[in-house]
Amino acid sequence: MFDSTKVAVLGAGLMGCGIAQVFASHKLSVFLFDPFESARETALSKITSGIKSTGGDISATQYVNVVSDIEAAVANADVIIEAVPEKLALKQEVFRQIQPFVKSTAIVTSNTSVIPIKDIFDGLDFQNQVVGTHWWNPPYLVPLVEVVESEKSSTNVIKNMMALLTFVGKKPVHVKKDVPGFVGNRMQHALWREAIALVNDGVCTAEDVDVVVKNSFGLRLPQLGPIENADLIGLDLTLDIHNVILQSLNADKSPSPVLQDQVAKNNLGVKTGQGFLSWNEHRIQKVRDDLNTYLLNVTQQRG
Ligand SMILES: NC(=O)c1ccc[n+]([C@@H]2O[C@H](COP(=O)([O-])OP(=O)(O)OC[C@H]3O[C@@H](n4cnc5c(N)ncnc54)[C@H](O)[C@@H]3O)[C@@H](O)[C@H]2O)c1
Repeated sequence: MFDSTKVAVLGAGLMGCGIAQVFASHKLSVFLFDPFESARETALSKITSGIKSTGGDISATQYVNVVSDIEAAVANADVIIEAVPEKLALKQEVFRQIQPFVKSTAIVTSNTSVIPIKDIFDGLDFQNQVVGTHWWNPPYLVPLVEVVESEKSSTNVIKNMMALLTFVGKKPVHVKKDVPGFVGNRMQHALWREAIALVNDGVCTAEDVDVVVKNSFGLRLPQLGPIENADLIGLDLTLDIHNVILQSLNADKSPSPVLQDQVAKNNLGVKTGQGFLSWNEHRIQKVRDDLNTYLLNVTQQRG
């Protein structure tokens, strides 16, 4: 059904290359656009090493055409996936630029992490053709893609995008309201807000926040979601717990002082060698390698 689907990916960075890899690995033709030569030059080698890391067939790169002409990328595309930097004005500009070339049957998507989809497509002609598709990094290992319905998204566009993502081996979830952060990032950042608040308030060290997560509920999460877990312990107990704890959980509407302070000191984490934790090359590489190995094992076990 999708064998002849042509996909355009706009932005050949971390996510764009990974997303292109997923479609190419299922033998779908991909046009990968980036305005920067440096990004275009490295795109195929990034995709090749992504494929190698999963033990896949690198001949899939034959399905990827890296292009410098945005019209050539989108004019025949059945699906257009934007993966440019997370800046609203830039995303709006890219969609204004392609508007004259988008087929009336094409599905048009943004891979924004948190920006509401309606803000990105505001004022454009093809609003019934748009959905958010929030992929997770690395796109070729993490199964979930959140398919975000915007106010004007047509039912068919949602249905067809979900079907295409299933065809290429992804686990799509229909997000029915266009809320910032969708489902996954809302939950993730609720946890990060509390984690950083615990450090800010001196309840435990930054190191110990991660020790607690990795040695307790974090172990269960891949197997037992929070809703299943609430049902399992009983909703009466969940209610009793919430009656006590919710009033003391952090509910700040702005970033924690300790986070703002670290950024003001240029303690940005691995980028500068110091964040909440101290980083050297060996530690950075080990964390990345261990994570990729873990994700590969988990996804291969699930099949
Ligand atoms: N990095 C992640 O973990 C992650 C996860 C999920 C979603 N996202 C989202 O995906 C999007 C891309 O993130 P990324 O991490 O791949 O960024 P990135 O910086 O690695 O890549 C962005 C690419 O876009 C290109 N670009 C810049 N201007 C462009 C333009 N006008 N037209 C086309 N391409 C242009 C850049 O040259 C670069 O290659 C962002 O919206 C981000 O929030 C990122």
